[in-house]
Amino acid sequence: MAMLELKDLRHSYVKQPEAEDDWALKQVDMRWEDGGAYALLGPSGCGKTTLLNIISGLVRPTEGRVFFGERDVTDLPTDERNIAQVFQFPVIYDTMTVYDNLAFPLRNRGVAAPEVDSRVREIAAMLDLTEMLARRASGLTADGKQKISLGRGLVRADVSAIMFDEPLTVIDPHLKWLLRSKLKELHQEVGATMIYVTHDQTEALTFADQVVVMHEGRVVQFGTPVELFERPRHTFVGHFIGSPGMNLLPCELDNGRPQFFGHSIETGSGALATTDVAALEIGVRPEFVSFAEEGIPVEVIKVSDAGRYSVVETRHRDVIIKLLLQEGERIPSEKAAVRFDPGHTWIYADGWVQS
Ligand SMILES: Nc1ncnc2c1ncn2[C@@H]1O[C@H](COP(=O)(O)OP(=O)(O)OP(=O)(O)O)[C@@H](O)[C@H]1O
Repeated sequence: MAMLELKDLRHSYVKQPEAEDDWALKQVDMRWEDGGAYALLGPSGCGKTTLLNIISGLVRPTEGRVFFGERDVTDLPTDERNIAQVFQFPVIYDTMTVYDNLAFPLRNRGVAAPEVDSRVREIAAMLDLTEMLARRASGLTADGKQKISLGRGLVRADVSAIMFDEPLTVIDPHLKWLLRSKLKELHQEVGATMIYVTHDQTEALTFADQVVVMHEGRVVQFGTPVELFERPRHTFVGHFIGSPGMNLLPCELDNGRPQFFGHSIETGSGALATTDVAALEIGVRPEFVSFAEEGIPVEVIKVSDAGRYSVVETRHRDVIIKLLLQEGERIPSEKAAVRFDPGHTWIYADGWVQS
């Protein structure tokens, strides 16, 4: 059974939306399976929080329906949706002990004391909070408090989903990577459906099995981290995910074959269905560009050492083409030629990949 289904969702904060820009969410249709680890990824203002609030019931969508399994929950308030939420900033009771904070969501629902005790200890152990159970929450650092918030989100075994809204914002940078992998482990141990909202690609790609990439109120791709990397459906995904992002080069067609300044480019995209588009681009990630004996002539203009690999910036005419080379790979001193791996080179028409 599909755990969570969003059907024909649209949302506007404007009373009588008319223009496209009046819609904070333009069109969302999605099915999220029971027990999955999902991330909602996108820059500030793309509609992540709006979507999260529609799922949790804080916002009623202007159009469309929300289903939990077979049940239409669109008109149900938050407390009847059986969802746990962890917010950016800790939501805890300072005067209570760590133990009582973790126990609160269970006691509130009348769970028997022995079960409360075993569940609290189990979650505390997962989050390395066992030593602190008897301490008052007020004495803890911001990191410690946010761990309690995470624990409160995870403690109920009966929730339909746990939603995390940028939960690592207040966490110290050196602890962030620890908690990032911890959350992945927790998903495997707890087994609940988890939805993680973030603008940080590393957090999303570390945590999620499936990532929903949002851009200007739309879902531009819903896929595994590998799919987002290997075959971005939209130029936004290519550009936003990856470091550095995808090269996007101007493209023309000659008898249906893509050309870059007269150089014929082999791609994984099939024949173009239409040429009636405003912008035609070739997309290739820096990982799939290499120096070659023959290819597109370029000038090497910059090499940046990024640890185990180098980012090489080259130029053909006024277009920059970046390469990502492994340590030890030869970098020509000045004049060179590059080629693209055809299996990882795509054509984009008005932003969308051509299959
Ligand atoms: N309560 C509101 N009233 C009016 N407009 C809103 C409201 N909340 C969000 N918006 C607008 O809706 C759009 C989507 O915002 P939303 O907060 O969902 O995006 P986001 O991706 O979560 O961004 P952030 O990470 O900055 O919160 C933005 O243009 C925002 O200005």
